[in-house]
Amino acid sequence: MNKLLACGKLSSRAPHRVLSLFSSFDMSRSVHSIPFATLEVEEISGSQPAEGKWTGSSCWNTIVDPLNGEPFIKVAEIDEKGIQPFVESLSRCPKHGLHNPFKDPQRYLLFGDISAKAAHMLSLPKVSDFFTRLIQRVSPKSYQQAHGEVYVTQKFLENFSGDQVRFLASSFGVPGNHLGQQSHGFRWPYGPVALITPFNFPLEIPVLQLMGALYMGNKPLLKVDSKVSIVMDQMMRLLHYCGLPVEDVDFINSDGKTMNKLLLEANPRMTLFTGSSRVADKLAVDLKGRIKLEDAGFDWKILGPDVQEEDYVAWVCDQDAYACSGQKCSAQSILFLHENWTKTSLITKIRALAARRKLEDLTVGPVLTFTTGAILEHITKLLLIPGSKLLFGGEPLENHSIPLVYGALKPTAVYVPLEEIVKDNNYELVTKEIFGPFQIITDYKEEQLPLVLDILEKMHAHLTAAVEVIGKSVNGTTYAGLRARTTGAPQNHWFGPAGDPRGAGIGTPEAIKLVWSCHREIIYDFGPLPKQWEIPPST
Ligand SMILES: NC(=O)c1ccc[n+]([C@@H]2O[C@H](COP(=O)([O-])OP(=O)(O)OC[C@H]3O[C@@H](n4cnc5c(N)ncnc54)[C@H](O)[C@@H]3O)[C@@H](O)[C@H]2O)c1
Repeated sequence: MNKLLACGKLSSRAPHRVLSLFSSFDMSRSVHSIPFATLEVEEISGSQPAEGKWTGSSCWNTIVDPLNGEPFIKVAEIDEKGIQPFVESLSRCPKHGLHNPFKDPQRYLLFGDISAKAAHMLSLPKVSDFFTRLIQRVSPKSYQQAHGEVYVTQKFLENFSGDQVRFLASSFGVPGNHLGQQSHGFRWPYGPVALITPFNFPLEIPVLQLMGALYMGNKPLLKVDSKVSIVMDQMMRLLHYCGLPVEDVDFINSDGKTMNKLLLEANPRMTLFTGSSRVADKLAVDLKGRIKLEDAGFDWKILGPDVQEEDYVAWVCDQDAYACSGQKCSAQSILFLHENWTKTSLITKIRALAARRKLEDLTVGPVLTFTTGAILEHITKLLLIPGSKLLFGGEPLENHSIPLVYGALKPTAVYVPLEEIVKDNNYELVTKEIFGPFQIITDYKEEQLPLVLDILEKMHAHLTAAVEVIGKSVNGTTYAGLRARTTGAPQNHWFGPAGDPRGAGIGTPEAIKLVWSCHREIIYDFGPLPKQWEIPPST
């Protein structure tokens, strides 16, 4: 039987490492032939809970198995009384960061090496399988979807191997006004930074943002949703195994309120928040704007007049709306069908594809932020709108043991007429993000396209979209064309909202530079002075 660690422990003997929760990294705890792992994915259960050790915290958060309600992970959480060491650790990092183009530039190469090694580890089938199954335990999704997360993370790390990290810090120079003068633009770290991530991508979001923060020379404090933080626990061990200095990252498990307090006291120079718009807006005020956001998405797809490849389009709609039980921030929340599509059997096809989804292979599964009751109540309200109707779903999943604190809903689509969506008293209800296997479907006539655009214009979250009307919309990640989709945030293109100066991005060199570094201009002005220079009249 394994005694499992959900978190490393704080060591009181090594103050400079106190806050690196994995400083107790202990190879003897390794299981299998995976050198860094400290747990067996399938053995975490009610009778053998994974246990976190967190010296200095007596506060335990028991996480229940989303599939059967058994308490299966005990996470040691820091409460408000325990935040001081984290505040002090962040304050030890200078504003100019752990490295920058003028300080310890060899660290750019170090992170290129760490990335190469970590990518290699994730490419090993047993390691990739380990993380895939671990993700499935805490954020249930199909094997393929969970594996997608591991694969994207591996590819991202490959992208930033070798010299690619130092290329992120490339500078440029512009000739000056006279001999000896030149201005240079540099990418500069913020120094102490914070990173907060949600439950739905337990590996991909934290790793991509964490590494971006580190690449640019920051010292990040990382907080992942406790429901899923066991995945990053194991990933931190992998990163340490691949050479990440333990003191470079502080990793904390806490509730949102404690983290909020910690942010106010530690005053990080920059915080990247990924999660709901409600928390994002609160933090933007609390942190006086020193924040970048990847918040909620009410993501839409417009099918234009050209009807073609019906089966393919139906399949993409099903994937976009219901894969990961609709718990991707990019999940399709509303589908606008041109009248030409309403004459086809598209909806029948989407219904049939949605009906294939089953709990056994997690192609549909628990909803972690809405209860079944709350979603059904939402559906009931929508059905009170004149002309609206249930297209399919709208019922709880059957024969399951998903605990009541979570949701269990069959993939659902509700039709709401376009003219009703635009009405002020309906708009907010219809465009509320339901983070689950749920979408609105509506249709429009050719001449109603401006109405569709009005609806898009009024939305507050502009994350992803699949669209043919690019010129009149602002979504950050927009897919256009026959094979367009709303979901699928790989490592090879920008993913993030647009139209908001606080908007962050993830994955690409541009995203990393934008989020995790600022511009610094250094103007070299060495002279020489012009011959026979004299003090001029005052100006
Ligand atoms: N834009 C993106 O890239 C993206 C990606 C994934 C999820 N999301 C969004 O995230 C939401 C789902 O996640 P959720 O419901 O878990 O979000 P959430 O906002 O409730 O929680 C996100 C994280 O913030 C923490 N938190 C909560 N309150 C806090 C506070 N006051 N101060 C500091 N931290 C706090 C939570 O513990 C968690 O770690 C959806 O709205 C989804 O669209 C967006």
